[in-house]
Amino acid sequence: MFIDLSEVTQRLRRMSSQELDVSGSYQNFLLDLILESKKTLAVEHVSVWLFDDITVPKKLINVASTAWQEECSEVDYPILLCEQYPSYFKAITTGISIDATDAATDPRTCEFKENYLDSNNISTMLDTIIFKNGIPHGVVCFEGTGVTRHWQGSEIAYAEMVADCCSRRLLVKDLWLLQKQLTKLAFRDALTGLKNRRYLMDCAHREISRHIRSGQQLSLVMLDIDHFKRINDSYGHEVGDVVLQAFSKYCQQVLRAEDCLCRLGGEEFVALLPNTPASGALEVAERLRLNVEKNTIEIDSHFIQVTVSCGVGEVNLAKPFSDSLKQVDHAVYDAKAKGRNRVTTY
Ligand SMILES: Nc1nc2c(ncn2[C@@H]2O[C@H](COP(=O)(O)OP(=O)(O)OP(=O)(O)O)[C@@H](O)[C@H]2O)c(=O)[nH]1
Repeated sequence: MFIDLSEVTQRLRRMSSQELDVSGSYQNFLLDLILESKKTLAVEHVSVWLFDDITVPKKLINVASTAWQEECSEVDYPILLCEQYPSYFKAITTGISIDATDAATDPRTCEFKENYLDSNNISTMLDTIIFKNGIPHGVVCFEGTGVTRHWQGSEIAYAEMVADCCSRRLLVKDLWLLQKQLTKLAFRDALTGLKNRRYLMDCAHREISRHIRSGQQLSLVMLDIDHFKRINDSYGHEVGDVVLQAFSKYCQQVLRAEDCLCRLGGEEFVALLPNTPASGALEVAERLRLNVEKNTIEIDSHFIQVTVSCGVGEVNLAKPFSDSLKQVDHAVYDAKAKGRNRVTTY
């Protein structure tokens, strides 16, 4: 079959320059590529397979296929094992395309004869390698039915371009996943796993707009562990860290899923309580205080009792959020001044 390489190359280049939504399954963002290549090469079926572990290429997972009528869930992706198809796996790991004119007799693909080729009437295969960092990462598999087919140089070159486009798309997906992970880390406190100050400021702005629209009240509880320095001084910083983790857990136990508990830093925390007036926030703060007080923390055979001072207030939706934060901070200061282990409002 004659392929006008300059024309199909341009089509592929245009396709791979388009903005992609890589947040979905592999099937979604590879499908346009493999459907286009199925048409161009006039084959029966095109599929994409990736090694589950690029350093130990023992298992190939079928992540996209032109034969799937609807989206295949990740748990149902078909797999191929190296132990069943050793010659095929060996051929892929060389990085050289497999142009099997007669798939049933070609030493690289004949292992599929009984289980697959005969039952699906597949006569010919062209497999091109997907690389990642220069190492084979998977394969795009083009399969033809009917008579055997001698693959032309231009067809192989085109199929290799399709595999390269897949490589690029997979790289974009990797970068997207990395970015998602970094965003998550940027908003999380590493010690307690709670959200951090940056997240609180971000979330507060969204919540303030939402509460202005809904006419509901938004409240704040600021929590500051009492005499935390003494815990560090008596038991060491590492024990102090475990106390902070246990404290976070006890606070979360008594909050609703929609409440947002953040660690501002050190032994200072804030809970943002949506759709809650000051009276409700006072009740929540008292619940938090009691739950912390009653749960003694056991670490290395030390039994450590922790108490907390809380400042409570309704967020003033008409003013900058930092003003409301300052006010609950003053309320905490009052609670400390009045003897600690108590809830104060402003
Ligand atoms: N272990 C541990 N300690 C921390 C961390 N961040 C801050 N601290 C310590 O927390 C202590 C806070 O002490 P202070 O601000 O004096 O407050 P406090 O001892 O709790 O006293 P009051 O707030 O007045 O009840 C300091 O010793 C900090 O070093 C942390 O991530 N881990």
